[in-house]
Amino acid sequence: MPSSPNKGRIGVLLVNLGTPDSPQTSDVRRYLNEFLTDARVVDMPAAIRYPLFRGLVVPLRAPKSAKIYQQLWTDRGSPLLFHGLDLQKLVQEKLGNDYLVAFGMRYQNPSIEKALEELRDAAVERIIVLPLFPQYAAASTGSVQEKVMELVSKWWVIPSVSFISTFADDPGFIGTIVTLGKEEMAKRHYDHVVFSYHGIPERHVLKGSHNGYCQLSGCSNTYNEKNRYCYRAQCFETSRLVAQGLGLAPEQYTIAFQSRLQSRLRDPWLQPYTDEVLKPLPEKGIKNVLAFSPAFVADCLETTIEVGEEFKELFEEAGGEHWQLVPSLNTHPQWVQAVADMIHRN
Ligand SMILES: C=CC1=C(C)c2cc3[nH]c(cc4nc(cc5[nH]c(cc1n2)c(C)c5CCC(=O)O)C(CCC(=O)O)=C4C)c(C)c3C=C
Ligand SMILES: [Fe+2]
Ligand SMILES: [Fe+2]
Repeated sequence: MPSSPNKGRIGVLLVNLGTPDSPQTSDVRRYLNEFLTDARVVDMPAAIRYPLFRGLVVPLRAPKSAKIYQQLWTDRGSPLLFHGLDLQKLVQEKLGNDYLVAFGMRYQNPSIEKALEELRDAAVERIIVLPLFPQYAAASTGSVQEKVMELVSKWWVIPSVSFISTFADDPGFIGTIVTLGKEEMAKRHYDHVVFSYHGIPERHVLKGSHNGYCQLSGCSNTYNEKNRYCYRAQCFETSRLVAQGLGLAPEQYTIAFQSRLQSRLRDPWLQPYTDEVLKPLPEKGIKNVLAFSPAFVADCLETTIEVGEEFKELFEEAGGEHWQLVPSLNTHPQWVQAVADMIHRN
């Protein structure tokens, strides 16, 4: 029960992207079918999106992705899931009994629907939704917001619902990345730092641009009310703040984008691409690189495998000596505190 009998508990809904139920091809196929037919992820007309992705892209991709998920899988399952559940528990402990913290995934399980039902059953007074994506993107945060609104709009009694839509420059979020970075930098010398963010199609940035403010260059120089929700500008802002915390000069770090979905349409994604950035580094004398993945708050396929293993291999093939991924925030106590602080401020 809440401390005051007149006050209801506040519901908190933490949401991450989602992961397959198992690394079996059938489960990966089901996950990709749900993910890649979301109109906010693949913004094509439904008449093209469904047959193209269900009929062609997903059947071809699922077996390859399943092999990578098998590499990622642990005794506790998918890292994105177990770190999310651990975070839920720790944030609940930190916030205490005036709050009820639920956890859901945008795709697959545990579903947002189930998590919202838990909050409704507990008769929470209002709901604060925190999509666990530091930088707002219509394909990630926007999709979570749309799903929550769709589900809650069907309830007879709709409580107050608020969203924490971006925390790209949140001091607790930035501070935890700086702490983790400093720990790695204390172990050895690094010649350069790479910030690698999940990419999105350039088109998505331009569609979200405020009165044409975002033109894929310039807009990242300052972070202001016009580009507050521009994914690219937020990635630059996060990097700038982390670099400041680590005492890095601008020439000591590079910002790049990974994980582009190769498509026959060859639509450009945000650039530069990380795999293309890291290859020429050894030739320039940069042999030791520290890599950050600040678009993710938990270890997942895109961090552990893509940055931690695939990019490491590419870098070493190009003559690099040491490529080190800084681990994600996961359940670091400073991050748990940062999440609780964001909720309190809301
Ligand atoms: C950081 C937020 C994310 C954004 C923005 C995002 C956009 C986006 N992603 C794809 C396609 C894929 N992403 C995949 C995995 C994946 N993506 C995110 C986060 C964002 N995606 C996470 C946390 C993960 C990892 C999940 C895990 O289980 O560990 C995948 C699946 C893996 C694969 O087959 O490669 C795809 C596909 C698009 C098209 C897109 C924006 C348009
Ligand atoms: Fe993704
Ligand atoms: Fe922008």
